[in-house]
Amino acid sequence: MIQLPPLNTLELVSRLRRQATEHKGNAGKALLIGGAPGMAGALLLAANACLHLGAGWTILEMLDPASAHANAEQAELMIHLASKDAGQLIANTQPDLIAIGPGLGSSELAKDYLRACLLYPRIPLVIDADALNLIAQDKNLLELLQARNRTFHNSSVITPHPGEAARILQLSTQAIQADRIHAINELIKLTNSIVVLKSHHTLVGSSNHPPLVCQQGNPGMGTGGMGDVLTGAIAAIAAQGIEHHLDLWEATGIAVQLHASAADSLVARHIGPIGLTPTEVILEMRNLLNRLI
Ligand SMILES: NC(=O)C1=CN([C@@H]2O[C@H](COP(=O)(O)OP(=O)(O)OC[C@H]3O[C@@H](n4cnc5c(N)ncnc54)[C@H](O)[C@@H]3O)[C@@H](O)[C@H]2O)[C@@H](O)CC1
Ligand SMILES: Nc1ncnc2c1ncn2[C@@H]1O[C@H](COP(=O)(O)OP(=O)(O)O)[C@@H](O)[C@H]1O
Repeated sequence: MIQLPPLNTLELVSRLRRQATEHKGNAGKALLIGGAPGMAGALLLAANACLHLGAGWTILEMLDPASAHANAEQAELMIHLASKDAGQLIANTQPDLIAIGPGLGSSELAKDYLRACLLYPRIPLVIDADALNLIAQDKNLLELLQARNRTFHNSSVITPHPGEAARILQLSTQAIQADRIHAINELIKLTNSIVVLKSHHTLVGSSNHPPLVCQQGNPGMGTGGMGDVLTGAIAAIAAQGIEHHLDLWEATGIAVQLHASAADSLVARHIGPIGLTPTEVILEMRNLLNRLI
């Protein structure tokens, strides 16, 4: 058991309560980027989480041309084909928040989008999965992340699992897991970001907030796509948080705890641990959130 204070953010959820006159503009415009060929599902999972957790608009820049079309099962999603001139496309969208990484891959187009996100000023930026692998491989991208966080403090959150954390810190996954508190502190120092170091007992910390441990969660969450769902959840809560007075740190904590608590609540009803799906967790997160507001 990691000896750290527990993450205890669910009481903040009531700030998401909606006034009678609120509209989608109050709930934020989230732009999600990723979904290279073979991994479109990762971006769709993040997008479905973002939609079901309440973002006002969920817009996708999908890198896979074969998947960049309206989704009949989830027609609410606005799905664009990611094409050249990433910076201009992002500027045209005018997002309130960007999340990049689920299924992003490592193509030149993926790198262009990541660079454009890191250069896009001010708004909350969630960086996950392959976007983290690209930063681990390219010093220039890491420097852009550091510079962004120096200029716009607490504006970026990174969500590595232990394998991604190992790549960023150039250590083995075993070394990360052997001393997770040291690992999260090194990630905070290196990237200047809010850091979510995932796995059993996820840690959340930043240069302003000593790490806290999420005491919820279970091994049923070890299914491909579970982290993509967390990225979409952070995006949704942070996008609503802009008008509802939650900063990115608070929104991140809520999403981490909601995600793990939803998985626990499903397992308590025998929907898992075996066979628990990220899609079921999305719907249970929505239940929990609406019960808590
Ligand atoms: N439906 C889809 O299209 C999916 C696409 N995905 C995408 O696939 C790409 C590769 O990501 P992956 O994470 O699958 O592969 P990675 O190669 O990045 O990471 C997997 C490795 O990380 C380590 N690791 C991860 N969690 C760990 C833990 N809790 N404890 C110890 N070690 C741990 C293990 O060594 C594991 O083999 C990403 O872009 C991701 O978004 C995945 O999210 C799965 C679903
Ligand atoms: N044994 C476990 N206990 C608690 N949480 C877990 C456990 N295994 C995985 N998780 C959680 O599941 C999610 C997996 O994320 P990730 O590995 O990024 O998935 P993917 O890349 O497939 O989307 C993380 O939030 C992690 O904390």
